Amino acid sequence: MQKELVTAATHLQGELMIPGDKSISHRSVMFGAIAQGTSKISHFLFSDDCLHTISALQALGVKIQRTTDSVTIEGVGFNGFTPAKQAIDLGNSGTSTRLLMGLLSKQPFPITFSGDASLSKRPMQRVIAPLQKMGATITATDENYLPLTIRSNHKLTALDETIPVASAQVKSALMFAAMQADEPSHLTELAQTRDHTERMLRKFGGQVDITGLTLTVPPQPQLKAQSFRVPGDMSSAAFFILAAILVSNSEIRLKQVGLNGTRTGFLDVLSRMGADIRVENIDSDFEVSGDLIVSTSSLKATEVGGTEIPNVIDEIPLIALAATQAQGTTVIKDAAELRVKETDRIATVTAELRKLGAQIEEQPDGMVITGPTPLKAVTSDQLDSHGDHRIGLMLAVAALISQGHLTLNAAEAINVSYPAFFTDLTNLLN
Ligand SMILES: O=C(O)C1=C[C@@H](OP(=O)(O)O)[C@@H](O)[C@H](O)C1
Ligand SMILES: C=C(OP(=O)(O)O)C(=O)O
Repeated sequence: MQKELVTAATHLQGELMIPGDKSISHRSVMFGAIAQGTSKISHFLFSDDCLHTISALQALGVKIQRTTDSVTIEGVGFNGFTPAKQAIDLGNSGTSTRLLMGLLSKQPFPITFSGDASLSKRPMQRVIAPLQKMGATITATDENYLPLTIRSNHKLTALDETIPVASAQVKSALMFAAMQADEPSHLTELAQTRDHTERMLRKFGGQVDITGLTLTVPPQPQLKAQSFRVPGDMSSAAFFILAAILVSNSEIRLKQVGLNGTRTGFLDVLSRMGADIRVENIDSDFEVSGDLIVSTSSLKATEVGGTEIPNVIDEIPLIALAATQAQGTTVIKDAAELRVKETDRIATVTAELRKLGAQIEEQPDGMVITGPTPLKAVTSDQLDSHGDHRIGLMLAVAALISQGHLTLNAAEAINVSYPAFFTDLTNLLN
């Protein structure tokens, strides 16, 4: 689908309730499925990715019902799943695939996962290898890719491992397997990654001990159903945060956004760059949330790398866009993980921002961007999401400060994480 983008916006104003967090929504139905009792999750994100997690669990016999804003899940415990009639299609969703691999690595029947063209190119060996050490048998295309089959398995042994990639998806997959192992497992991270699985495990009555970067996950007693509200997604809020900073005469309030400290790196980076962002109405449940008030600001260059990367991993396309408007040269490094997301995001961000005249150089592990550069179409090529939601959404924000007429190819990709984006944007533009 082609979408005409709004260019040369004059201001953004008003308030917005950001849709539910994608990472927390995925996990809420997974925990709901393995708990005992009925969980009710409100402000759930009904985006393509999370709908794939729901349909996967439904295919395995879990009863999940949807209302306008919430889902109810009738838990079946670890042992109540039933065989799916066919391969389970996980669409575009890396989180669904990797977390469900761990969760389903001890089922007495085989389970096959497939995905779209992008997901079928993403590496799964990072989860397969440690799960096999625990006793699972997984046969994957070229030992690394979808389609893959988790063979029938009756026993998992505990794992003591340093996880070789700083990835919350790998950590969470191993935590779900560790919950079903014979002894406590010890999992050490290279750097802190988002900790939603740890928080939700405790919320559902389970146990995890955390010392520095090491998690100890014992076999879990029966988890208990819970009901809660999913906070707004910081990674979705990020598009409007940057839009309000860049578009002149803007001030917006984003309500009840998740402020978990493993997700707020984007706010730290923007604050370093000189952005005006305030936090109000903090609410501390098992996940912290609050309102963000963001105003037009002028930016200066910064450096982003090292252990900060996992905390901003999905916001790096936006940091690159911010850097095109900042005074000086911004360096983004240690971010080679971007090459194995929905697209190679180093390549796609560089190619697309160049179409708007940005001064941006691709590096093996990041990008170097010099600003400020006024944006306008410098090639006759249309902008392209390349089928990657975060690239499409970043380009819609770039368009707001660009001159001329811009169209986005493959705009439907945004439905993966933010189906209401263009409606929400229209509300803030009026
Ligand atoms: O655990 C999660 O929910 C996610 C973790 C990140 O991936 P990695 O852990 O693979 O870096 C992130 O990019 C993805 O959007 C969601
Ligand atoms: C990388 C992402 O998601 P996933 O890995 O779940 O496909 C993302 O949402 O940017």
